[in-house]
Amino acid sequence: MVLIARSSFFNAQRRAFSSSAATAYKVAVLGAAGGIGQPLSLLLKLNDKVTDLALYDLRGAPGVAADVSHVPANSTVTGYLPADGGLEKALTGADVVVIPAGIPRKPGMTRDDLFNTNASIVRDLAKAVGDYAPKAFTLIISNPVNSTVPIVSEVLKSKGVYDPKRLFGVTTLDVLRASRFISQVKGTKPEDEPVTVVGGHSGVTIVPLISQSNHPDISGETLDALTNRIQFGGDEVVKAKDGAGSATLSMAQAAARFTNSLLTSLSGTPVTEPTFVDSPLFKSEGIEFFASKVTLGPSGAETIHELGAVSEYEEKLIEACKVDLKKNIAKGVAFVEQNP
Ligand SMILES: NC(=O)C1=CN([C@@H]2O[C@H](COP(=O)(O)OP(=O)(O)OC[C@H]3O[C@@H](n4cnc5c(N)ncnc54)[C@H](O)[C@@H]3O)[C@@H](O)[C@H]2O)C=CC1
Ligand SMILES: O=C([O-])CC(=O)C(=O)O
Repeated sequence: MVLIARSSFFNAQRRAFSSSAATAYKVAVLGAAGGIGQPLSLLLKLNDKVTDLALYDLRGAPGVAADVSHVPANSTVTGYLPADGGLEKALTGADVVVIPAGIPRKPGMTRDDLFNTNASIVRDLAKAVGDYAPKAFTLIISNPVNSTVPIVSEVLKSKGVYDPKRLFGVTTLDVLRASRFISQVKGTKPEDEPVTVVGGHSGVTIVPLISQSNHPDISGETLDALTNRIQFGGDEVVKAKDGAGSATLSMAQAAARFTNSLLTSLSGTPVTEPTFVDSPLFKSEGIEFFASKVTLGPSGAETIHELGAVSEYEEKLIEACKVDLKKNIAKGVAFVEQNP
């Protein structure tokens, strides 16, 4: 049971957005003026659990904040630039920090090709989180997620403030794509098609568990095509945008949904979502992080669920996933060791 029973998560999200907030939260978005950051900031403004929205970017954040602040919802929106301690101000008091800062892919690139630029961006922002918001729940969007999440973990460890329950790689877009693509195959509504997606967030590390969906009967070429589309959905958008970046609008929706799940859980109603976390599932094989269903609660990632029964087909996908994932995680850890 991944999502909110069989009811639509869109409906659940709408209900959650329109109910009066149980608690007030400050959410900081780092990279708020970017392709993801702008629509994400708008969606967070519409979430009434968010009472204080802090938007930080190297450029443009005050403009985005002024714009979003006119949306009629009772939260304060403030934009910050690096000058005058802007990052410290954005982070101080933040309950949740969402990080979409960093460059996106162009056609022909893998997510790993972003590592050289994004690793240091994420490392430096993680240092600031460690200094100014050490207890915040930190949601990493910047790619390559399989490496940037370990980077944040290493930085927070070096500052003595790492809490594995509070760090999340956002893999929600894979889950949304899986629901949408399976609904296209079956002619159903995506909100009625929960699909668990496990592993990591790039190519073959993305493993949809179709055997656990409503359609375990999907097989053969249809299963191959569906699995491939979910694993490489990001490439579809990169190609279509033709040099202008990667998924931004669907990603903003995905991040807004995960943030809302977390805030709902912090307010006392647990939500279970797949996300990439410090996980016991394959630690014995040297894989420190893995995405699986996680039940969120007041302390963050409270229960990390086993994968459950998987098909032979999925077992093979998981084996392939583990090979790449292990390397991606090691690369992030080594980066912080060599470039503290
Ligand atoms: N986890 C996921 O499922 C997905 C992740 N992504 C990743 O998200 C990242 C952002 O993508 P877009 O928003 O499309 O890129 P973008 O280039 O439109 O925006 C990135 C923003 O980050 C800002 N930035 C760069 N360095 C910064 C720093 N040190 N501090 C604060 N802000 C900084 C830039 O000024 C820019 O406004 C990329 O790495 C992309 O690959 C994209 C889609 C899905
Ligand atoms: O494909 C990319 O580079 C962006 C991304 O992570 C996605 O859309 O899943």
